[in-house]
Amino acid sequence: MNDVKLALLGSPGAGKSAVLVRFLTRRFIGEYASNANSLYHKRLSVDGRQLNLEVFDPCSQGSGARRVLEEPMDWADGFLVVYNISDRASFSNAKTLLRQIREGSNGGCSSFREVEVPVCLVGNKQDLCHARQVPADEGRCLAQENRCLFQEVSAAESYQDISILFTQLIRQVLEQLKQRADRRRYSGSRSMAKLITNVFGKRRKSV
Ligand SMILES: Nc1nc2c(ncn2[C@@H]2O[C@H](COP(=O)(O)OP(=O)(O)OP(=O)(O)O)[C@@H](O)[C@H]2O)c(=O)[nH]1
Repeated sequence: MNDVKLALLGSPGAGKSAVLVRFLTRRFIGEYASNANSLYHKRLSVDGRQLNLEVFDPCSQGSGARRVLEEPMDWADGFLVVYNISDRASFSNAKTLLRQIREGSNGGCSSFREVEVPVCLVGNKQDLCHARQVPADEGRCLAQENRCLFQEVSAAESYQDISILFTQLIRQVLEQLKQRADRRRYSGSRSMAKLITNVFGKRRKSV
């Protein structure tokens, strides 16, 4: 069974816990404790494959984003970066977080990744469109620039979009985990071939 580890990042109050709880329970609960890191577990099935999902919901990433990011960067297989469409500052913070994730993916952080980590940019509180400060196109553009998925959602009003975006992200993570395992198997068999050649010498073709 696959283990899939995701981390939620974003400004305080962007709705990270609301988005996650909506996905896990299909419910919207108005208020969430925000003074502690939380790790959620759920067993689920995606495309017929059983998996253990773990989601890390750290207790807010305002200005000290870099410090908060270091741990999840080493740990997570994928990220959801959440902003509030009615709060431009949360969008600016999402930009910074995406840049930091991409720098980390390219070896700028402590962990080196050969391929880019899957990321989804989430514009939450879509129900507050009367107070919108970030046009959907701007979110889409930012996602394209950072090669990530994008979805506007309302944790308060809808389960469907949130479920779709988690499923898409999990699919990308599963694909990457499979590629990583294939690469490990391939390099393992190459080292074995090398060892055999070293021990027994190369066979010469007879003429
Ligand atoms: N209108 C509206 N309010 C929302 C939505 N999602 C979350 N909220 C509200 O926004 C506030 C913050 O939500 P949280 O889920 O605690 O936000 P958070 O990003 O986890 O916040 P921290 O734990 O402080 O980092 C709460 O009052 C939620 O009820 C949404 O989709 N629409």
